[in-house]
Amino acid sequence: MVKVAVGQMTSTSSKLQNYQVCARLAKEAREAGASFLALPECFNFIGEHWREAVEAAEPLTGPSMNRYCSLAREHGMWLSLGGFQESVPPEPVSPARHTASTEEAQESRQPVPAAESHRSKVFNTHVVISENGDIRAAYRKIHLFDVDIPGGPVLMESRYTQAGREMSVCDDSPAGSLGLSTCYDLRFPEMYTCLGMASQVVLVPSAFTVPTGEAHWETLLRARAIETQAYVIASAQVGQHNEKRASYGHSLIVDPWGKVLADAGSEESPCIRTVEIDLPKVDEVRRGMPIQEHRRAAGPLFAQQLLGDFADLRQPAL
Ligand SMILES: O=C(O)CNC(=O)[C@H](CS)NC(=O)CCC(=O)C(=O)O
Repeated sequence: MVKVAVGQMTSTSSKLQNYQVCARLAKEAREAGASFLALPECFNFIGEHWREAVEAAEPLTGPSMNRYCSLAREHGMWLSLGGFQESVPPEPVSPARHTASTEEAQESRQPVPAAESHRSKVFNTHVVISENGDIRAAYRKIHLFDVDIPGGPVLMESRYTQAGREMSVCDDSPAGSLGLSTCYDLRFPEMYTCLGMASQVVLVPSAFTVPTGEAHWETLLRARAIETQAYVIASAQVGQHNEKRASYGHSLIVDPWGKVLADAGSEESPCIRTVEIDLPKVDEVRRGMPIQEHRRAAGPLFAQQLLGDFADLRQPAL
C-alpha cells in the first residue's frame, strides 16, 4: 500500500502565492504520510489574457521549476505538476540559414532574429519530479482546447500553446508506473488505451471549465479508469481565478474498477485528499478481466471495414 495525495487549489497570476499554496499542500500531504502529491494544471500560473501565459513561460531549468524541485527534495516526496507554461526553445538554425541570416543582419545592421515565432508560444507541460528533486518526466500536452463552450467561455489554447507530439510514462515512482496526460486529453480515449498498456496509474491534472466539468468530468475519469484498469489521479483547479476564468474542482482518485475513492468536491480553500492505493489491485483487476489480451487491432481495421479502403481517416497529431 502506498499513500498518495491529490491537491486542489485556485491559482492566480502570482507565482509566489501559488507556490506558497503548493508548499502548504505538500507539507500537509507529507504530514498525512503521502509519498506522492499531484497538483493541477496551471499550479504555477493562471492569467487573465493568453498573452500573460507566454510572458510567464520559463524553461524547465528556470526559477519556478527549481523551486518545485527543492520542495520535492525538502519533503522527500514525488510531485506531479500538471500544466506548467514551459517556454518553447528556439529551433536549431541550420548552418546555411544561419550564415545567410547573419550576413543579412550584418548588412542591415540589425540583430539576428532569434526564432521569434517560437517565443510567442508555450508548451503546456506536465512535469513529474522525484523525491530527490530530479525531473523524471515531462509531457507536453498534445490535445489543445480550442472550444467555444456552450454556456461558458471561449478558450483558444492553440493561440498561445504549441502542441506536444510525444506521450510520456514514468515507470519507477513509489506510486507505480505513471502515465502522464493533461486536462482536455481526457476526451481522447485512444491516448489512454496506449498509456494504460504502460502504466498502473494515470494522471490527469486539470483546469476544467464549470459547465463541461458538471456534464462530463467524473464520467470521463471513471471511464478512463475502467478502460485502462488503472488508478486515475486527477488533480483540479477550483473556483474563480480572475474575472474571466473559473474552474470546476472535484479533484478525484478513482480505482481500477471505476470506484471513486476520493473527491475534493467544490471546496474552494486549497486542500488535499489522500488515499492508500494498492498496486497489486491493478494486476488483480487485469487478471480478472484481461481486456488488454482480448483487444483486437480494432481502430484501423474497423474503420476500414466501416468506411472502405479509401477512408479519409483523420490523422491524429502524433
Ligand atoms: O490555458 C491555460 O492557462 C492552461 N490550459 C488550460 O486550462 C486548458 C486549455 S484552456 N484547459 C482545458 O484543457 C480545459 C478542458 C475542459 O474544460 C474540457 O475538456 O471540458
